[in-house]
Amino acid sequence: MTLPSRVTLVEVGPRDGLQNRPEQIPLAARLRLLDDLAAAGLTVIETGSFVNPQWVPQMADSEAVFRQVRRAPGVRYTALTPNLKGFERAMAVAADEIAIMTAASESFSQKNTNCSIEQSLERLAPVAAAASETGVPLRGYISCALGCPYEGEVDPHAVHALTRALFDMGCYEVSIGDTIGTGTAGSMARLLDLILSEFPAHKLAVHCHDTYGQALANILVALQRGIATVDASVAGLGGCPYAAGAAGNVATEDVVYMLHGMGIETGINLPRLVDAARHVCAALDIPCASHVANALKA
Ligand SMILES: CC(C)(COP(=O)([O-])OP(=O)([O-])OC[C@H]1O[C@@H](n2cnc3c(N)ncnc32)[C@H](O)[C@@H]1OP(=O)([O-])[O-])[C@@H](O)C(=O)NCCC(=O)NCCSC(=O)C[C@@](C)(O)CC(=O)[O-]
Repeated sequence: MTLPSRVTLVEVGPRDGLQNRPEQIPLAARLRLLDDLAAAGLTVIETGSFVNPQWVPQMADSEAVFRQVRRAPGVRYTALTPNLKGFERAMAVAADEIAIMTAASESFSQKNTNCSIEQSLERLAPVAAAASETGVPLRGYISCALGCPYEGEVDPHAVHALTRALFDMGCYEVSIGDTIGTGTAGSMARLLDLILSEFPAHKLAVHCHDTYGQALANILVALQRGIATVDASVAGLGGCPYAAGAAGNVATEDVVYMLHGMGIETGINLPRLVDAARHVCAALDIPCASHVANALKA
């Protein structure tokens, strides 16, 4: 067991966290959140997505967010782009990095992106080619890697094959997404061991939603296998518009607390991160889903 000495947190709250809100989020609140996260020491922030605005209206003004955000030095402001049109929109506002997504379940792929898994890879290939031509880093997501809201169990070999497909396309990193949070330490270990039999830990990330309260345990399993990139969402914001009942990503504060407790560096200032969580929850008038933020407040 080799634990990493340092972990990079990929903050997905401004995208994954906010995309699922029922209300349109004021631009000022999105900008304030980005400033707060950068001030807390996050260095990779998924700032928005360039998807069909009919599908996810909360992200419709991502251009304005990218144009107006005060870019902190050393921070990568990244964007989710499902197709070439999304890529072009992201490049027009100089996103520092883009992410593409596919899914390990046919039903989720249809619900989330209106196409089969195979078609999603065909649609992403020109995005990957354009990213390579432009020189913009490309990250890949695999949704439903540990369970699907429509189909239940997912075959780990299907996730492994998709991981290979995304690397073949040119992704520098693939994030393994437990979209509905049904994974356990057991299923995460089995999946990662399979993927790690072919790919090195430094090219993988985990993206754990906390619906069943298993996210920290699943992240620990990833750390024990040398994975040093973890996606998380401030205040545990979020859910998925195409996975009813799914909770948000694991709260960034909770991951940071665990990592610091294990002596693993993150470069993140926990009190400032907790402040960011409080601000965004106040702006949205929602309770904070982070255990650590709530405990520190108490
Ligand atoms: C994939 C599509 C675009 C296909 O959507 P579609 O409707 O099948 O696309 P289309 O190519 O048939 O186009 C239909 C219309 O949409 C427009 N359009 C098409 N693309 C864009 C675009 N990029 N930006 C702006 N407009 C766009 C296009 O121009 C056209 O406009 P019209 O001619 O009718 O006026 C759609 O299904 C979509 O946007 N899906 C994204 C849904 C989404 O954002 N889901 C949440 C993110 S995934 C997630 O959260 C999981 C993750 C990543 O976090 C990991 C995890 O948790 O596991």
